[in-house]
Amino acid sequence: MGADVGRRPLRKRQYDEDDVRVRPGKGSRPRTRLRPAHEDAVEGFVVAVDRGRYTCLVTAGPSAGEKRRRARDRASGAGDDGRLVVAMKARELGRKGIVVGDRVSLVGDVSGAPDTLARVVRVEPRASMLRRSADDTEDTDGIERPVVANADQLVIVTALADPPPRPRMIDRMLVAAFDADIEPLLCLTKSDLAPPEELVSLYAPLGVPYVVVSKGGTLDEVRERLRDRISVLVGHSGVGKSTLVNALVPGADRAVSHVNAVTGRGRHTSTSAVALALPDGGWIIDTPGVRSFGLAHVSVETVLAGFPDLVEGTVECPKGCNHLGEECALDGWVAAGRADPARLVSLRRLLAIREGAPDDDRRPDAP
Ligand SMILES: Nc1nc2c(ncn2[C@@H]2O[C@H](COP(=O)(O)OP(=O)(O)OP(=O)(O)O)[C@@H](O)[C@H]2O)c(=O)[nH]1
Ligand SMILES: [Zn+2]
Repeated sequence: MGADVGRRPLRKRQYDEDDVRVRPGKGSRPRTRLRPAHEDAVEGFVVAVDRGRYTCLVTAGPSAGEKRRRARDRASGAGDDGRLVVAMKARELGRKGIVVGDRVSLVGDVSGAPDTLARVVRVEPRASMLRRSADDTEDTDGIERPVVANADQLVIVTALADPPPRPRMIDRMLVAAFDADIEPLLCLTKSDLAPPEELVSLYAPLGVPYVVVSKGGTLDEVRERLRDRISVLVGHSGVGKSTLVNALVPGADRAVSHVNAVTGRGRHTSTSAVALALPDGGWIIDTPGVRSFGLAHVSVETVLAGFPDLVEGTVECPKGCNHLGEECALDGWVAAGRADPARLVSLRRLLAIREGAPDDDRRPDAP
């Protein structure tokens, strides 16, 4: 199951190398390769971020330089992978943000012992950056907030019932995936309560892959799709995200409260993303604080890029066409049989979402 046709349906054709998109007007700082020092750094993967403290899993043992130093110091550097280290950002990183999913280099006290603090001296170039505008929160300042780095899959978790699916919310998430150049996966939960067909048919024209799960049911297919990838889970409250994460990652609750304890957070106050290692390899990143994505920063072109079958048809559009109005040439393009009308309906749905159509409409707004 899951549409395998066009497995990367919502990918931009070319990935633009702008993972450090700087707010316009603030002056952009060229990306500099950091000083070559720190040969004793160890590699880490950022699993949680809280108020300037970065919890990192040490993913690779010490570098050659560190090993030499340790050999000299007769300190054992072996077997210490997999420890959590709390770090702060080294001053040399300036204002560069560090988010969950980042791969970093750590120096200083990387023992992970209680009350120690290492320093992040380098952030590796990112393969992707999931971001949202802040316009879905209280302030409408239009600032983009990075959420997760290096994710390669956005798992949009939606219950088939209780709570009912919110297609516009799904559409928003799809556009966010799109913008971040991350593959979407629809994860339809609670299939014991309602059948998936109606919702699946809504997304069929987009070729979005999907999996159907229910509590206590098999997770083989989900596991298969998550294996060795960095997957971000999004979905609104009550859709069964925690149930799913707990089933996929034995001890997930413990892991999260451990991270919270390490960062000094309360046990149940986790509002930022936390990365959990999957037993079969890969990472699952739960985003409790992210219920939706502001999309003010996403351009028409970004959305359109996911519809190569329609792009050519826009050549005849008036300048600045938002492809939603009567003057849009795409209607003619589709009428002439150049593309599937269902694709145009899908494109317009996503474009309308971008323009701020409310996403809390609970009617399945099938075309
Ligand atoms: N019938 C049914 N109920 C489910 C299923 N999965 C989860 N639930 C129930 O749905 C409710 C919400 O599940 P959670 O896993 O807590 O949902 P969540 O998305 O983590 O919600 P938040 O914690 O609010 O973010 C719980 O009462 C679960 O027992 C399922 O497959 N079928
Ligand atoms: Zn148009």
